Amino acid sequence: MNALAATNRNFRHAARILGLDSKLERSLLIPFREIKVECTIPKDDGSLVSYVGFRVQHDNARGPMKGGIRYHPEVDPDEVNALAQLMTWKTAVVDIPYGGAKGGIGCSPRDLTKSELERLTRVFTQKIHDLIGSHADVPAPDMGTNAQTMAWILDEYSKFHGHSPAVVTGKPIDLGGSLGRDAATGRGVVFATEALLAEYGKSIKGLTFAIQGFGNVGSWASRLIHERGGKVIAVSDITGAVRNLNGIDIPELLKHKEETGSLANFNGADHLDPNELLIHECDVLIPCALGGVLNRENAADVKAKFIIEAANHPTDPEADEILSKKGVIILPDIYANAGGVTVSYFEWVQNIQGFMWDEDKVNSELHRYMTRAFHKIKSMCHSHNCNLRMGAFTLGVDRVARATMLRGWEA
Ligand SMILES: NC(=O)C1=CN([C@@H]2O[C@H](COP(=O)(O)OP(=O)(O)OC[C@H]3O[C@@H](n4cnc5c(N)ncnc54)[C@H](O)[C@@H]3O)[C@@H](O)[C@H]2O)C=CC1
Ligand SMILES: O=C(O)CCC(=O)C(=O)O
Repeated sequence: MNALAATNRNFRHAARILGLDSKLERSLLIPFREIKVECTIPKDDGSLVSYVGFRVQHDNARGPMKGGIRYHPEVDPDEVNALAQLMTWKTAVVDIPYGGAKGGIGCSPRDLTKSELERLTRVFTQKIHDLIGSHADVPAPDMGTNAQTMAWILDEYSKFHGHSPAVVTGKPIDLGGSLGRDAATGRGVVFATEALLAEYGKSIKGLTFAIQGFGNVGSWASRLIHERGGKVIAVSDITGAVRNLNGIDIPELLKHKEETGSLANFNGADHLDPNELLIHECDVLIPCALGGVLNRENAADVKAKFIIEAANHPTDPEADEILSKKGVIILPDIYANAGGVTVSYFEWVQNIQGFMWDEDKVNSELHRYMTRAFHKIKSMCHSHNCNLRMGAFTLGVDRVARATMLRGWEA
């Protein structure tokens, strides 16, 4: 099932549980604005190449729209639409004053040079600059983008609107970025995992973890789990997968990745077929890469007892059903990976206040927001007798629905 159909299905299920009026349901589902732009740039060799860029602004009832920008060959309008909608529910789940948006360019960032990526980012910004803004829509990094990408957007946007640090988050610290934002999504994943495991009388120490994706989210989650005594026994990325049943030395793997750009030929682990990672024996599986990786083809073979959705939409609804029947506990994306946007909110607040927080404050506030949201989700699960995904969806949708009705937008 494609990402948009799956996201709509989860939303409709939550709307049914909440008994939402059908007109309100329809208005919450339809995106506020969908932007599609052509981005043509000269390559370093002088030839011209064209890409298509998207920004979907899903909802702004609770505040400015917020969400990352993804550079990936599989970016398409339906996927960006789904990801924008997920941002609306996610910001509401952690109760930060934002709506939801997402953007992307269908390109392969690994095949572009730094100067080509810079030109592409600047052209994309030129095309959308009058539709984003610190109180309208605030982009951030996602797959294939990073703090440098945000610096280019900030610089290009500022040419039109004057210096505007709060127009993007996930910026470099030197340009007004927040301490702790780089690690925030992975750290939030770990706080969320701790909250969930505590419900089962467990902790990270001594449990085994398999982690798909070793970029921003996967590498920080791995590092923090390793620091807490968790055994990361399998890791994969686009270059391959590695396994060590005694636990991978994550600081060494990070060093190896930094030096070689790849997980291959790492001395401290064996090679693993990347497809095996998702069905490997482990206590906790953490997908930190693409959407739809858990589907009807592999769900029945998953052996993990807990799945923490650090990626957006890693579990197809068909897989959701199969996994639930097997008793696997799934912590849903709109909560599990919300640490990134939560610290993006702290960054935006710091930019607007013109006052920088220290990292301990960022991390302790992140812990407070993640723990508070977990308990709210649990209470929705109890009230509506539903699983964690529907607990999170009903929490998010209910908050957005209430803001929409208070504004008088539902009629
Ligand atoms: N960066 C952030 O703050 C947030 C990211 N997310 C989600 O987390 C996921 C990862 O994002 P980032 O870490 O930021 O991206 P990234 O671009 O830093 O890293 C992506 C990782 O996935 C790996 N990957 C790509 N295709 C793969 C495949 N077929 N098999 C295994 N690994 C593969 C890449 O090699 C890389 O290690 C995405 O779903 C993103 O939407 C969610 C919330 C916030
Ligand atoms: O930090 C942000 O604003 C957005 C992060 C994001 O794209 C996500 O949570 O999926």
